[in-house]
Amino acid sequence: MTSSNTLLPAIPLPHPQVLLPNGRISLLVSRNVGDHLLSLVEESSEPVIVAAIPIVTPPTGASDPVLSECGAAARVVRLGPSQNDHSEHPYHLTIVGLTRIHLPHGLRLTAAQLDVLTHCAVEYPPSGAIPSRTTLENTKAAAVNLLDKLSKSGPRKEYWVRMMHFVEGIDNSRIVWLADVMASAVDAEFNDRLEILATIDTEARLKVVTQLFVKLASISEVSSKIASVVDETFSKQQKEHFLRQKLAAIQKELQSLNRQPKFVTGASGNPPSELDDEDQADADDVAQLRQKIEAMTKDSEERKVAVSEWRRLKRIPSGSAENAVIRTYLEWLTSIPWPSSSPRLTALEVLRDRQFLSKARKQLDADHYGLDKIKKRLIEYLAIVRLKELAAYAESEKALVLRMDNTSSVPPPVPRVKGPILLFVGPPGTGKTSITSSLARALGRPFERISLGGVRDEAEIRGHRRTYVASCPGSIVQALKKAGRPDPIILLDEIDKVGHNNFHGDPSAALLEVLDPEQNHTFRDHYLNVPVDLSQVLFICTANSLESISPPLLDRCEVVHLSGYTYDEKLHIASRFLLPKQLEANGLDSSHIALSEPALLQIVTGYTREAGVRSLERAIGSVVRYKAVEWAEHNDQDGDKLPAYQKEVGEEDLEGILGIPRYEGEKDRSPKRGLVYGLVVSGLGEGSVLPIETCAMPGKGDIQLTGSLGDVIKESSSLALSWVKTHAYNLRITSNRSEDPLKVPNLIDIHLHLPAGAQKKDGPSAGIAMVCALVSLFTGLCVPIDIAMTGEITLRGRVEPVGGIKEKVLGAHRAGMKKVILPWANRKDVDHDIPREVKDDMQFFFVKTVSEGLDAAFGKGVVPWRRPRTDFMIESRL
Ligand SMILES: Nc1ncnc2c1ncn2[C@@H]1O[C@H](COP(=O)(O)OP(=O)(O)OP(=O)(O)O)[C@@H](O)[C@H]1O
Repeated sequence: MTSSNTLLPAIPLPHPQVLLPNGRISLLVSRNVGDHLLSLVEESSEPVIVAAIPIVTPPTGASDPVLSECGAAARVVRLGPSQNDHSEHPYHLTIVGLTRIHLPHGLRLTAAQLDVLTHCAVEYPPSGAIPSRTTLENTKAAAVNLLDKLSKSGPRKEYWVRMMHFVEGIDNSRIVWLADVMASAVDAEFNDRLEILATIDTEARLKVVTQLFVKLASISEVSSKIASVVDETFSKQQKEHFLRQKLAAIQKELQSLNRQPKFVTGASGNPPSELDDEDQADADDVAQLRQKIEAMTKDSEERKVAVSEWRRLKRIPSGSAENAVIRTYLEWLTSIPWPSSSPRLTALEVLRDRQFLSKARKQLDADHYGLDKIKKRLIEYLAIVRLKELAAYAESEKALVLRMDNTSSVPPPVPRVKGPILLFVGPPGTGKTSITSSLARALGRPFERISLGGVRDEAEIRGHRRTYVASCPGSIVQALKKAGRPDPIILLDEIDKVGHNNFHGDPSAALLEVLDPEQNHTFRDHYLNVPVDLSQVLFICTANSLESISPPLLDRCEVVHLSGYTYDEKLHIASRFLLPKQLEANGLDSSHIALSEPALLQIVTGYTREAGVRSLERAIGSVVRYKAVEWAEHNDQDGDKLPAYQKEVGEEDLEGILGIPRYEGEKDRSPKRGLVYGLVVSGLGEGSVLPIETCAMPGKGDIQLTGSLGDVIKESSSLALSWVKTHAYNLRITSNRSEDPLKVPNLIDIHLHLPAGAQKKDGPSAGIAMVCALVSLFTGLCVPIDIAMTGEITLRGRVEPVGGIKEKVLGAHRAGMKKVILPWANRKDVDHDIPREVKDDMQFFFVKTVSEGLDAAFGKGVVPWRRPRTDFMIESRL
């Protein structure tokens, strides 16, 4: 297929230039090349023919240039001095392409040889068969189409118009010629031109050219489309985006052209996937956004904002940072369940059910044991919510009928129910969170939990303003979005641990707005900046203690106390709820484990001592896991070697599974001089006993206090000491009224210590216990170890009421105390709050005065009073 073999002077064309037959190129050449060509021109009467060879890869520092194996024989039409004849390239050469050539041996040159005229052997390949008529016509049509597009946009419109008219009238026999001429004239890329140059077969070449024309036409179309939306007032940044978009369009076109029809692959070389189609995904998202905006209630504020943001979005080029910000905002705005646009039917159907309250009661009972007070309060709450919602809905339906008569398009107002905000307060693990989720189930509403523990920044609740990078709405709006309905139950967990006023704002003040039924129908999230109606949301808060909750916040809530469980309740909870839950979690069932009641009791008393049931659940979990391993090993053994699997877990097995009981040591405590058990409530709302230890040592008549004591408890200790000193003679501690028991008979110091020194302790309630401890120390009498006490004392010897009685009594019961000394005024707390089984299990002494307290602690008549006491009878009547 080759023809004659000739030697031609080689002219390497600077990258990315390609000379096609019938094309024209001007370039600067070196002195050596120019001089040689000049001598050839002078010597010959014929036109000088050269081989114009494209450089595929230009030379870099280390590598030589790579030249194409094909090129064009070209006629030198002009050779003259360049503008700057002192440069390295003093000649200006113009050549016109004649025909395709092929270099059978290739041409290898170093970078330096590019400036030296070398000769190369070339062949003139025959052009092959005449192209089919269809191909010719396709090429012509593509050319006309391209010229049409070019004539509508960009520079040189006139030129393209004239060319188009010329091409329209051209004969099929000249299409092959036209293909080369046009490929040279249009703005094609290097690779495209090289491919056209290298494709010898005319039919194939025309197809390549046609594809090129189609591609360029669509690029031109995309460009003109983009150009039409580009405002003349583009900022520099916008221009950059415009160019990027152009680039993206070009790349897309190139991708679609380069895609092999037979072996279509995805981005990763795998078969095509919808994940690769980014543009389609983008278009889908935008369409969805539009649909959601259209679905928003007409004339609502959120819709107005959404529409104006949508318009802004359309003006800003996609791919820009601003565009992404607006889209994220719109996605948030449209994904919130706006009360006006959300159907309330599901909630109403649940409420309309005549069995609603009894079903709710059943649900609460099925999920939780005990908690009667809370359940009662929740049922009251549900009854009120139901009454109000149904009444409000009937009103709104009436309004709707009226509006339909007036044919107004504005929807009726959404009924608003202002319910109380419940605040569950109690120690950890007492079921505050879980009972709220069962309330949500009873109401048939979504349940969302917002954990406020450690929230220091107001923005976490209210959101960041949109001006911040990566800003997003606050937790309230996020919960609303997750719930997908405007009337979820939102649990504000650990409200006592939310931060107070600091330089990030005041998160508890932000909660005020959320929880205030008067304000929360127009809650304004900083990010959304549109009023969000929270009036249908049922907020329930939980806290471990009330102390750290800000008073205004507390004022908005109705407090419901949970004070921890008795042993009996824990046993029920363990067997009915925790054990089945752990069995299910560990892939077993009741046929695999039987935990005997004594074993459960041992776990409850020996391994856990908490108000709630979390550690109990963990301990049961450990037992279940232990048995699960045993069961699995048993199953994996060979049939005959199978060791017997024991499904019963008895009290005696527990030590092997859970280790030595944590609280057993305390069972063998013995009474000691100067030691008395007081009662405390920890910061987590958990009651427990607290030993008060005293000892005497040689000294200077001082009292030393240790154990992280706060100011109030320190004052209590000096009060107790003063009382004991005042009554030392009557108590037969001293033999003379004027003697100080710290100085006579010996000069001593007293050390009063409250163990668990790392925990801060404060409050006045240890007064009575301190007096007993000091009396025990001075008299040598001991207080029995099963007595615990609490009560504030006054200088006159009165015992004043204290708080947290339920927690303290339950704590004492857990610690195995049998008698509790309490202030007289706290009788009602014991009557109301203490469960029957605890009351039956313990003895209560209610005392009005310190001396009554001493009798109760040491036993009647044990303390050796000198004469009848009159302290509680003398009352000032001033
Ligand atoms: N009365 C009960 N009946 C059945 N299960 C209970 C009961 N009380 C608590 N539980 C279980 O104890 C676990 C802990 O309860 P939950 O998480 O509600 O405690 P909480 O009071 O919210 O604690 P925290 O104050 O630490 O948040 C849950 O698995 C719950 O189901």
